[in-house]
This record gives sequence, C-alpha cells and structure tokens, in this order.
Amino acid sequence: MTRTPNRRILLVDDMPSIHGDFRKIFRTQMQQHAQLGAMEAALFGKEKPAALEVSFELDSAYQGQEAWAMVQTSVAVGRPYAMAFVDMRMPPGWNGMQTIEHLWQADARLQVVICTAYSDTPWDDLLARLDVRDRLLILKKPFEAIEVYQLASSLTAKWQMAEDMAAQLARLEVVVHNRTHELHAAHDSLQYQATHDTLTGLPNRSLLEDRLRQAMAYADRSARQVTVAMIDLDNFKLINDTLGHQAGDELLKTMADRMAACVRSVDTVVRQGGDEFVVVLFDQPVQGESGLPTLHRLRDAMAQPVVLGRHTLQITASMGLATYPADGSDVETLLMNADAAMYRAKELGRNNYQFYAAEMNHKAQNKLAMFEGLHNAITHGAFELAYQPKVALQTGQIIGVEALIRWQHPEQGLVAPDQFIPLAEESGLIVPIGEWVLRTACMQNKAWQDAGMGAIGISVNVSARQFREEDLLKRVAQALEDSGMQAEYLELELTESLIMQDLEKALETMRALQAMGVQLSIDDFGTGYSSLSALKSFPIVRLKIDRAFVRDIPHDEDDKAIARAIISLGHELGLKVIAEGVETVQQLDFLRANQCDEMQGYYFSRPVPASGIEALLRAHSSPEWI
Ligand SMILES: Nc1nc2c(ncn2[C@@H]2O[C@@H]3COP(=O)(O)O[C@H]4[C@@H](O)[C@H](n5cnc6c(=O)[nH]c(N)nc65)O[C@@H]4COP(=O)(O)O[C@H]3[C@H]2O)c(=O)[nH]1
Repeated sequence: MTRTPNRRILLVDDMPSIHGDFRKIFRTQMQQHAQLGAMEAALFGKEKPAALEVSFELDSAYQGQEAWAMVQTSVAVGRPYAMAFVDMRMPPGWNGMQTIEHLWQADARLQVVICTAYSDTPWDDLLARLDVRDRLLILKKPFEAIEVYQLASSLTAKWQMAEDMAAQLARLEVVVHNRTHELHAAHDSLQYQATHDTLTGLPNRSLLEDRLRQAMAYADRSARQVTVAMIDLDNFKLINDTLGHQAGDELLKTMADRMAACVRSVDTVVRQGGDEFVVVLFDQPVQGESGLPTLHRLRDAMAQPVVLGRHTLQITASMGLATYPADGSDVETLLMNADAAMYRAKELGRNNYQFYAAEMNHKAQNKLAMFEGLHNAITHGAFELAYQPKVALQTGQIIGVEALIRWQHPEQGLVAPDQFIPLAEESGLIVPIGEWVLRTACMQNKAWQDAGMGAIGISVNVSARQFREEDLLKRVAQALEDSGMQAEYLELELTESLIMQDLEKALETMRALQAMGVQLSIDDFGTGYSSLSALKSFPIVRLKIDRAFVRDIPHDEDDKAIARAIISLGHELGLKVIAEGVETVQQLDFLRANQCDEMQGYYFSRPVPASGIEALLRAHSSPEWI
C-alpha cells in the first residue's frame, strides 16, 4: 500500500518574521528539488523519482497554547504533524520547554526541533526535564536555510518510517495472533480427536484410563468407591447387518446421548469400540451395591423406543459391574473384571446386569484352556464324527444321516459339541474344524455307497462364521471332488439367524450352492427370525422343527400348534419337514398323524459311530420297527 508521506510541519514562534523566513526556505528548496527532478527526467528519460517530490505543509502558531490546540486537533482529525520547530522564548505565553511538554502530551510521536539563539534554562536541565529520547534536536540561531530544510526532510521521513514500522508491526502482530490461534485450535482439535470417539463424541479408551485413575485416587483419599460398568448392546450386530451401518451408527449415537444424560458431570461415559460402552461412576458410597440406581436409570433410558427409518426398536443391554477397590486395584484388572461380569450377563440371556464375582475369572481361564485344547485337537486329529439317522415316517426307511462332531479330549473324554462349538465359532477355529467335518462326512458317505449300503444323503451343520467365509464354495467343491461323492447327497444345515444376519449375501451363497447341486435345509426352525416373505425365497429342500417344540408333545398344546403350523407351512412352500429330538412313540404318532415327512431322534437311534450306521442300515432295510 503506497501512503503519501506525512510532511506536515508546525512552526511555533512568537515572531511573525520567522514564519516568513521559514516559508521562504521551504518554497525555495522545494522549487530546487522539482527542478532537479525535471532535469534528471530529461537527462535519463525517466520519470521523476517519487522520493524527490517533497512537498511540505507548513502551519504557524505564535504561542505555545495555540500550538498545543493545533496539535490536539491534528491528532483528533487523523492528520498529525510529523514535526515542530519551537522557539524557546515566546512571551507572554509558555516558554519553549512548557510548550514542548504540552505538545508531547498531545502527541508523543511529534519530532521537535528547538530553534533558539538563547535559552533561559541551561541545556542540561532542559534535557533532563524533558523526556527526550530520540525526538528532540536543537538548532541554534542563526541557522542556514539548508539546515532547516535537511532537518525537516529527515525528521519527517523518520516520523513516516516509525509510523510505517508501527503499522507493519501491528499487522504482523495480527498475523502472529491469528496463526497462534489457529495452532491452538489445531492442537485442541488433535487432542480432542485422540481422546474422543468420532462417532458419538464420547471420550475414548485413552481418556477412560486417565479418568479411572483420577476416580481411584479420589476414592483412596476420601474412603469412597468407584463403580465401573461395562455395557454391551444386545443384538447390535444383527441390527447393524439387517438395517445397515448408517442405522447402526444412528443407534450408537442415540444410546451414547442417553447414557451421557443419565450420569453426573463427574462421571464418565466412554465408547470402547463397536457397541461396547464403559461408564465410570465417581465417588460412590462404600455401603450397599453402589451404582445401582444409576444403572437402572441407564437401562430404562436405553430401553425407550428408538426410531430408525421405518423401524421402531427397543434396545436392551448386558451390563457387568466391577467396583474399586474390592474387584481390582488397578485399571486393567477392574476393566477386565467388569468385562467378565458383562460376559456373564450375556451368557445368562442378555438384558441383565451382573456384579463381578471371582469365579468369573475361573470361567475366563477355563475358556482359555478350552481354546488351547481345541487348537491342539485340530493338529492332533482328536475329533470324531457321530452319525444320526434320519427316517422317512411313511416308509420307515433311513433316508440319510446327520454328521455330528465329537471331541475326544485327552483328560475329559468325549466332549459334546454344545460345549466347544460356540468357542470355536467365537475364535474362528470353526473354519478348519468345519472343513474337517465336511471332508470326513463326504468321504464316509461315499465309502458306504461304495460298500453297497445304499445311496443315502449326509447332512452337515454349517455355522455362521463358516458360512461367511469367502472360499466356502471352493471348500465344498473340493470336499466333493476329493471324496468322489455326488453333490446331491450332501445337505448343508443352516440356521435362520445365520441367514438373516445378511440376507442378500446369504441368498447369493445359497443359490451358488444350489447351482452346484448341494441340498440346503433350515435347522432349528421356529427359533430364529426369518420372515415368511424371506423364507419363500430360500433355495432349500427341508425345514427341521427344533427339538424344543417336539420335547413336550403331546402335553403342551402350544408346541403341538407350533409343530402343526411348521409342517403345513413347509408343505405350502413345497418343502419336506423333519422333526428332530423325537424320543417317544407319542411324539412319533403325533408327527405321523400331522403328515410330518421325516424324523430324527433317540426313539429311532442316538448318534452312533460309522460302524453303528452300517448295522442300522442292515437292520432296517425292512421297516418293521415302525
Ligand atoms: N435330547 C435329545 N437330543 C437329541 C435327540 N436326537 C438327537 N439329539 C441331539 O440333538 C442335536 C442335533 O443337532 P443340531 O440340532 O444340529 O445341534 C447341534 C449342532 O448345532 C452343533 N453341532 C454338532 N456338530 C456340529 C458340526 O459338525 N458343526 C457345527 N457347526 N455344529 C455342530 O451342536 C449341536 C448339538 O449337537 P449334539 O450334542 O450332537 O446334539 C445333537 C443330537 O445328539 C433326542 O431324541 N433327544
């Protein structure tokens, strides 16, 4: 930005003739400068340099008071003087020293030249009294015109430079201030991101540890407790998979807001990750089950209906509580124990809370031992298959077998699948285990066929984790190829919940299996979530009535009604219906009377080793058992 330099000069002298002299000096000098500039422009063909265009503006004051008023006005209207020439003796008013003091009060930037032949005050006293710094010069009379002009030129230029520098400095200060502000904001934002969960805005795990430590230190000082609640939303994965991630995120945010609204400002609600939250309740009383009222509040708030798009859901949660200092003396132990309690709540059917108890750790240790055992069982070939026949109710013929895994444990003996399949599923070990089952079952069935024992089908259970594996189709094809068994003899039993976890993807996989010639059936039908419209689109051949509905037949009217409904539904859809868990002749009679197609259960045979199936096939080639 080009600014016109300030060349405003104030002459303060009681003698009018002096004013005339000054004006003459400036006029003459300015003309000379202009001529010089013009000469230079003519000689060198250049424009006149701007710096040579010196044009002073000279104002006159004849008394100190008058000069003071003029300087005040000049400041007020934003046209300050750059300098003043001040006489020392100006009767009857203020002398030069008093005048200068007043002028500097009005404008501290003013450059002053004392023009005098004689001063009533000794120079040293004068300099000591005035706060001189670099803004005062003394010009003794008589002076040369050029001295006046040079002083005016350099002091006004100096004033302008000081002014420009101050403006520049102010600009820089603004820039520095803004930059500093931006840096602070960036730092704050990074700090926030490092310690908070981006989705819900709640503190994250790194802040949790810090808050928990503070709460524990406070509890130590004040003989109080800290309660840690580990909270996991029930069935979140199912909601996320069925309604989509956006709905899942929305749900998490809603739950986070509700939880945060239930606790005091000193408490902390943290999102650990996924659908897992931790609440730290600060300053809890030592007596009683601390934290319980808050927990109830949390549970009630979470249970309020949540609207996600066209769906209205009611959310429940499983909660585990651990208390400091009783359940752990450090952050890791407390969180681990609250976690163990939360898992216990889940095991107990969800939608409840559990206080930590030491035996939960034993359970965790057992789980770890079981996991290691499973690992070893895979490498040491400690699994076996048992086979349970499936029988046609009309003919009494064995139409197939279901392969059921057994674990020959080195210490515990035969372990039933219910005890290890969930852990195998959770840890992913189900994938190699499932592959072994599939291959062994195909090989066995082909061996029976080759031995002339009849062409029966073999069914294999497929777990959710196995079903989601990218190369499931490849593994099935490989098992068929390696065994030489035709695809039509293999039946894969899927559960409804497995299919409903990701319906689209499941249908795609099911159709691909169907295209290979593999048969599919729904196991444990009636316990899952499949809608009738979804069921219609499943490429399946068979529905299996869960044994929970068979167990109390013929006494339980509800179970009878359910079994009847499943049979007629299956037939409506053109499917075979098989009942599992048939133990009594009454159950058999009921199923036969209601046109159930097939049965499986202890009444006919328990699951038996391969050799047992051979014996059964021989014994029941004629169906007089029925
Ligand atoms: N009370 C009673 N029970 C009967 C009767 N008839 C058969 N059962 C039992 O019911 C279960 C039927 O298998 P599931 O429903 O597929 O249920 C199976 C299946 O979900 C799972 N499972 C078994 N083998 C495998 C496998 O190779 N892979 C996978 N992923 N899961 C398997 O473990 C579950 C339990 O298997 P098992 O203990 O062998 O238990 C078997 C069988 O022994 C009866 O008349 N009364």
